[in-house]
Amino acid sequence: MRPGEKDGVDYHFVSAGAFEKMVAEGAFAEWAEVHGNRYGTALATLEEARAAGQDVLLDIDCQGAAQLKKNYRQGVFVFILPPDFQELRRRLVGRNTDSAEVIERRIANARGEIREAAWYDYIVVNDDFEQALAELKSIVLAEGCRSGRVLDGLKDVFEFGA
Ligand SMILES: Nc1ncnc2c1ncn2[C@@H]1O[C@H](COP(=O)(O)OP(=O)(O)OP(=O)(O)O)[C@@H](O)[C@H]1O
Ligand SMILES: Nc1nc2c(ncn2[C@@H]2O[C@H](COP(=O)(O)O)[C@@H](O)[C@H]2O)c(=O)[nH]1
Repeated sequence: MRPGEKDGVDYHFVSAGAFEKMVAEGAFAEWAEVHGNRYGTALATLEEARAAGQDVLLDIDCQGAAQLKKNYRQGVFVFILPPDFQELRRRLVGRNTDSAEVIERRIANARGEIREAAWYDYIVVNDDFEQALAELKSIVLAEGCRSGRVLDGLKDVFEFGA
């Protein structure tokens, strides 16, 4: 847990033992070790959102995204790129939450992750934040208008051809 992070707000923090038990029980839709820590998305969380008819936005690494890509065909995958490595380093240093060693590890990991960007559905370059946010919102809106999703949502109202 970083200084300032809160359990139940930033993440639901669990012990290493509890995490391993969840892995063994198949309780995660995906999980991965990222920057030396383990992270996972609980299946129950996705199921609750699905039952409530909510969209879910996951900020996860590309190992986890690859697992979801296999199992959730309706998922939409957006890779958020920094403008360049110099700016990424500047931002991580400016955040003032990680040691120099951790920052170098995160940058090295980013180099590996960026190679995976090619298989994502969309890429947003996070240079100007407002622009990047507008692009992400546009993707969410456009994906909501995909014919398959709209037809499915209106099948009790209209009769559509095959
Ligand atoms: N467009 C932006 N302009 C300026 N600063 C930004 C922008 N986007 C993010 N930042 C800042 O950069 C820092 C790192 O960003 P971010 O939270 O995306 O990293 P992270 O999630 O730790 O990275 P990773 O996903 O690789 O582990 C944060 O302090 C964030 O506020
Ligand atoms: N595969 C998953 N990756 C996750 C998950 N939650 C966060 N992350 C990724 O980890 C890093 C580090 O996050 P930070 O909050 O410590 O900076 C970042 O790349 C996240 O995208 C998850 O549940 N699964």
